[in-house]
Formats: sequence, C-alpha cells, structure tokens
Amino acid sequence: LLSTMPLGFRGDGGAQQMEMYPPVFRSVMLVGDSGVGKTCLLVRFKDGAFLAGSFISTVGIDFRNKVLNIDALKVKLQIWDTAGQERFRSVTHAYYRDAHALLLLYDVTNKASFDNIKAWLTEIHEYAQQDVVLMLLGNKADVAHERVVKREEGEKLAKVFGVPFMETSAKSGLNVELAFTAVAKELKHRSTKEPDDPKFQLQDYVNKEMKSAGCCHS
Ligand SMILES: Nc1nc2c(ncn2[C@@H]2O[C@H](COP(=O)(O)OP(=O)(O)OP(=O)(O)O)[C@@H](O)[C@H]2O)c(=O)[nH]1
Repeated sequence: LLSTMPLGFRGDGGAQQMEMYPPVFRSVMLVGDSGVGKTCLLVRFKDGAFLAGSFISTVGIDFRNKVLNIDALKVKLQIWDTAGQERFRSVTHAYYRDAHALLLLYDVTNKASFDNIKAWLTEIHEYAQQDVVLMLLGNKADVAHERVVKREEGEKLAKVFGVPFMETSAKSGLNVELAFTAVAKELKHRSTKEPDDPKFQLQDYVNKEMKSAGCCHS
C-alpha cells in the first residue's frame, strides 16, 4: 500500500502523523582554511564527540550523512568536509555547485584564517550556486587565552557581507547543533514554503536560540 501512496502523504511507520512533504535531501559543505576545525565540527555534530589528538589534515573531500527532524519533517543532510589546504582547492571547486548550503569557518585563534574569509567569499561567489545558504562560523570559541579574533570582529565582517554568523566550538560543542539545525531549517523552509509564508530569517533564529540558551549574544 505504501508504495502506491504519494510520497508526501505516507504515514510515519504506523504512527498517526501524516507527513505533508517528502523528506528533504540537501547537501552542506564545510569550507575554510586548513586547521580551522571543519572535520572536528562535523565529527562533533555527527558523533557528539571531539576528535582530540594530533591534527590529521583532510585529503581531498569526504562526507557524512545525518538526518534531522525539523518541524516534524525529516531533513537529510549530506555534509561534505573539504580539505582546506591550497593544493586541494581544485577538488573543492568541483563540489561547490552541488552544495545547497555552505558553512564557512575561521579559527578565532588564527588571524590569517579570519583575514582569508574575504578570499573564501570571492571563491564562493565564483563557484557556488547564487542562492546558496551561507553561514560564517568563528570556531574554537572555547580557547580563551589564544584568541586573536574578537566575536565583535566576526559579527562586523559578517554584517558587511550580509552573512549570518555565530561562534562555535567543536571541542565544547558550543552552537554546533544550532549551526546545522539553523541551516537545515532554512533549507527546509525554502523547499516547503507556500507563497504566503513569511521569510525565514536565519540570523534572527540563531540569535533567538542563543539568547534562550543564555549564550554569546550581544
Ligand atoms: N580548542 C579547539 N581545538 C579545535 C577545535 N576544532 C578543531 N580543533 C583542533 O584544530 C585542529 C584542526 O582541526 P580539523 O578539524 O582537523 O581542521 P580542518 O579544518 O578539518 O583542517 P583541514 O582538513 O586541513 O582543512 C585539530 O588539532 C583539532 O583538535 C575547537 O573547537 N576547539
């Protein structure tokens, strides 16, 4: 019977709830300089753990899947972890156009990774889809003593480029779930929205969530 029912109206494994829409399948790509914590962010999100120990740089590209429940709808994220090293850049370029969302990371303890954000945005502009969902993340927010980029600087840069922003920590888990959930919400909203739906504001959502968690919001 299931196979004869339209996808969007299949029951939820015998549960009474009927889904209005089929699962949303979207790809998210992590980009940014080598060492900013892309792999660790993905591992923290996928497995809830921090990859401690020596730093093993990603070679080429890798991906992991995770299914999120967003407003009673399943959103399957295929998350691509790219290599930040310059020598793999041409590999990464080939994947940009298939990404529905990009998480662009810098490391708050590494000024060069922050200064390179402009160059990353230029690259994104060149290779990614025009309407790609983009968010800037200042990672390693757990490190207090070696911090060289203030949260306000991240906020300012993000504002200049009109990109949502927050700080994260793959080590402590700060805002990791929120970053992926916010992006998934935006992607879900775009794929299911009715003509009269108000626009989903990613930064407003993130600010509200951080505020209610009592975290990191000016
Ligand atoms: N303190 C702290 N260290 C982190 C955090 N995230 C990553 N690291 C450390 O930073 C180093 C680099 O992390 P990776 O996740 O491998 O960096 P990457 O961006 O994937 O690097 P490439 O694969 O070369 O592009 C590792 O030694 C991690 O342990 C974080 O949130 N806090």
